[in-house]
Amino acid sequence: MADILQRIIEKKAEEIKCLEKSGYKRYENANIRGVNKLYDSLLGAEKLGVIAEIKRASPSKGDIRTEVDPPVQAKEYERAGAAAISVLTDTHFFKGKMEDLARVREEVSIPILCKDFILDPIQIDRARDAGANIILLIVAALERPLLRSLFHYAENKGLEVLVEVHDEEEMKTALDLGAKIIGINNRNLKTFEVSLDVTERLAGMIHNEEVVLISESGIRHVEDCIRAAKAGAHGVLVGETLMRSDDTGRVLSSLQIKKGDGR
Ligand SMILES: O=P(O)(O)OC[C@@H](O)[C@@H](O)c1c[nH]c2ccccc12
Repeated sequence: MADILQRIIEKKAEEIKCLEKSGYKRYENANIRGVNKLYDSLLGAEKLGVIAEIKRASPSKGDIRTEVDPPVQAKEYERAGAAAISVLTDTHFFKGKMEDLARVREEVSIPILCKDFILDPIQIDRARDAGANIILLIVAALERPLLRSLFHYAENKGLEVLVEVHDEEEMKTALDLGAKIIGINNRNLKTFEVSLDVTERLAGMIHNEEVVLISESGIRHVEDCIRAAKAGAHGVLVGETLMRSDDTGRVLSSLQIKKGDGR
């Protein structure tokens, strides 16, 4: 059986064809001016930044919290000091939608990451129209020339790009590309195995102090944040732990450790 990333990409390619045919709903009011850059807020920060994710469901975990109201959840994230909000907009596998992102944009003033499987510039336009400030590009999902062209397309539109990697070769690609924000996904998309070892292993390949590093997936406790920060991460991307918590604000605050802690 094809692995999950392969299946998602195939489905996404079909969806893009429909987007092109039918056009897509535009969000006229999305205003992304005046929102600070995630990069600037994380580079020299004393504390570990948290990108807090709105994630209803996932292929590895099934339903997480399908009935969440994204603007309410996002406001709680913002109040608790999140550096940015990630909104999963894929519908088929994650039960999200672009409208979630547009609604969140109306309620918060921190940067928003459009978390999706981007394969075509039309998705970048659509994310930007809905009010995204940051897009995700997954190295494992893209041939190198396409990765490069999407990266520059987004940057030219004034968007920040989180370039996601999972192994040494992908990290090298992200560095060669000149990515300013690199996300190390601790989750193996073929086996769903999650391990912070991945962050610890790959972070050492970054020798450029101008690169902002995010450790993604499987962050549950303060100890995980300490490990990520020790490895050199400027931030963590947290979904399930925050979505399942009854005390989201407190948990989110506790994850924003001083980067020197535990060293
Ligand atoms: O729920 P978690 O384990 O905290 O993970 C969040 C985030 O890292 C994860 O949702 C993610 C990381 N990269 C992705 C790419 C696509 C979809 C989802 C993801």
